Amino acid sequence: MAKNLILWVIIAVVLIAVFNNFDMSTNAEQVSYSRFVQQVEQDQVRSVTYTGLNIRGELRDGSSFATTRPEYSDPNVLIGEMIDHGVDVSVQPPEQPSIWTQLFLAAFPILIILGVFMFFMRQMQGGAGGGKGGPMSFGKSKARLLSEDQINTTFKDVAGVDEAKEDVQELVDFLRDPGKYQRLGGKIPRGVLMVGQPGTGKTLLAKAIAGEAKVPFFSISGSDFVEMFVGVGASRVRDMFEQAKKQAPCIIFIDEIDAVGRSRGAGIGGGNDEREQTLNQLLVEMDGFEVNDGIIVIAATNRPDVLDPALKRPGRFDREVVVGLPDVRGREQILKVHMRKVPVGDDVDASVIARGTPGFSGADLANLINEAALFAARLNRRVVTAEEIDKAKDKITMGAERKNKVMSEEDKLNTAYHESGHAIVAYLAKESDPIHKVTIIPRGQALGFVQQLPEADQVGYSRQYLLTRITIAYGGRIAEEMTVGWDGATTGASQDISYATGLARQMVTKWGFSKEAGPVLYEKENQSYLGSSGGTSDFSPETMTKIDAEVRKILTDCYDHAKSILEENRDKLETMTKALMEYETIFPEQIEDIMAGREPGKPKGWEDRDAAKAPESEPAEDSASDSKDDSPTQH
Ligand SMILES: Nc1ncnc2c1ncn2[C@@H]1O[C@H](COP(=O)(O)OP(=O)(O)OP(=O)(O)O)[C@@H](O)[C@H]1O
Ligand SMILES: [Zn+2]
Repeated sequence: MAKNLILWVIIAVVLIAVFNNFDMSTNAEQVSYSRFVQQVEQDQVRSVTYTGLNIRGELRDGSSFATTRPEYSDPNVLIGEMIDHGVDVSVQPPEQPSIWTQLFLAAFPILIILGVFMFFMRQMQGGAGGGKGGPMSFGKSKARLLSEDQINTTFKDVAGVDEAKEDVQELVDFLRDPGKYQRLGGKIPRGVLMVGQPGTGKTLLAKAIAGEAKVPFFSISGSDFVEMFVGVGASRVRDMFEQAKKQAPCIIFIDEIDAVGRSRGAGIGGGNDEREQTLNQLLVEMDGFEVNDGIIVIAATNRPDVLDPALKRPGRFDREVVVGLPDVRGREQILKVHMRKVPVGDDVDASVIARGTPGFSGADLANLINEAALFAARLNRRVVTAEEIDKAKDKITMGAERKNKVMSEEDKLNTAYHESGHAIVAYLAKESDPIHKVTIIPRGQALGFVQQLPEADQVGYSRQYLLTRITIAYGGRIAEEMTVGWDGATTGASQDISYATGLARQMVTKWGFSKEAGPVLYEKENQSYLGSSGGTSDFSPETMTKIDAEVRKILTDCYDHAKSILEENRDKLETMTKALMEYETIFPEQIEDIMAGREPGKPKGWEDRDAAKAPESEPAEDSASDSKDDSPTQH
């Protein structure tokens, strides 16, 4: 808008200049003043018109001429002379610039100032640096727009998250040609939730989608919507969607959606009006645009559990793409992406570094290479050697908030036993869901999924299914007890235990799955304050004792069942643990091999890495991981 204004001003100036020039140069021959006087004296001039200092005239041979008289000459002398020589003299008042030109000239400085002012306002709102926009920008979205030629990120730059890439491929197909996609009967996506820990590449992946599809990319952070003043966030949301509609097909990327998307009404005192209004507006906009508008909204979060359920309804963020921490092979690929950008020595082997960095995110690995390059620069080395990489790793691992970054070898082994335990029970138990993969890389999301199950009572689950879930949950702890021993077992199972207990309690108190307690609802709905599920206090002590006994019975039965399964399959537990230590993530094919008593083949993507096998992992780091993957390893 401001840029347009400046453009118009320039065009106007040029036009006026052209016209003025045109006016002065009617196809008359310019002659010198002395030549003109000479011509008068030689009786060659027929007529002359004075306009101020300008003189135009016609010669007796019919040609026209123009000249300018000196300012200090007395026109009367010349005029007398001309009359003597029979020249027809007429005088016009000096030419005035047109009224428009005058107006324009007067307004010109003001226009310039206005233009510059608007330009700066826009800069501030556009937030090239995302800075605060000042009062004028209230209600304008702070979204940053990258046009399709400004994006040079593609899927090549995003490594180690193959599943997520597969999941988003169809978004690319859709954005490339929304109409065609629709005609072919593709189900049109609208909102996608990217879930993953910080630094796993969610932003990078979203940008790569835009890069692959060659569409513009709006990005904004959830916290940018939230301001002190009520209503501002909502109008920012509206503004952003308006802008996006003009650029469609395009991507809107909302980082940290949890800043606006937390459950409404959560928290004491009814929550935050401004934030809720903003969230409501977001929901309204998501419902409002037609899918064939070609806008895809991608939101990122590492707390999917706190999001308002309304956000995940069909037609809104109804797809979830998990961007997990990379496993050893993923880390190797990410390292290779970043090692392309710096010169590395021959002694640097991505697969060796990958083995020594379990628990690192993509951002950590990028940082690792970057720090190593800085160390090398400080030492005036021409290439980055393994020594600098080691130093950089120490620096990152020791960093204050990153105590638990690298899993120690011991943690890794514990986790491998634990997850194998879950997996083997899951494989062998009745009515169990098929296993999609087993991994020892922490994944907060899987955890969230498990925790949600008991609440999802709109879907029917059989009693056997629920018992199996509990049995699987105990598989982890039992495997640890059997291998590293009772004293070595970790708190990693605490989530499993609370999950199993919660499920068993609901079986008894809510779903009538206990013969002893009977088909009675012992829990009052809607009475839970702040979401706690305690609610049996209205009942007599005897009833409560009975409930506790029933819960306990379910749990011990499941525990014993899990234990017998694992004891019968101890050899498989060892083989699977070995495979997990080697590959970190295994898939159904390997699980089939292991359960059939065979040596597992390499997981997908490993086959290409033939005999050039990396040496054994580096010595253990010290770090007590207290936040392990506690989820039954099934999807
Ligand atoms: N899978 C990956 N492949 C290559 N580089 C990666 C990957 N993941 C992260 N990185 C590097 O880390 C940087 C930060 O990642 P990004 O900002 O995309 O993470 P994020 O998941 O959005 O994090 P946050 O949740 O903190 O916003 C990237 O710019 C990139 O250099
Ligand atoms: Zn577990």
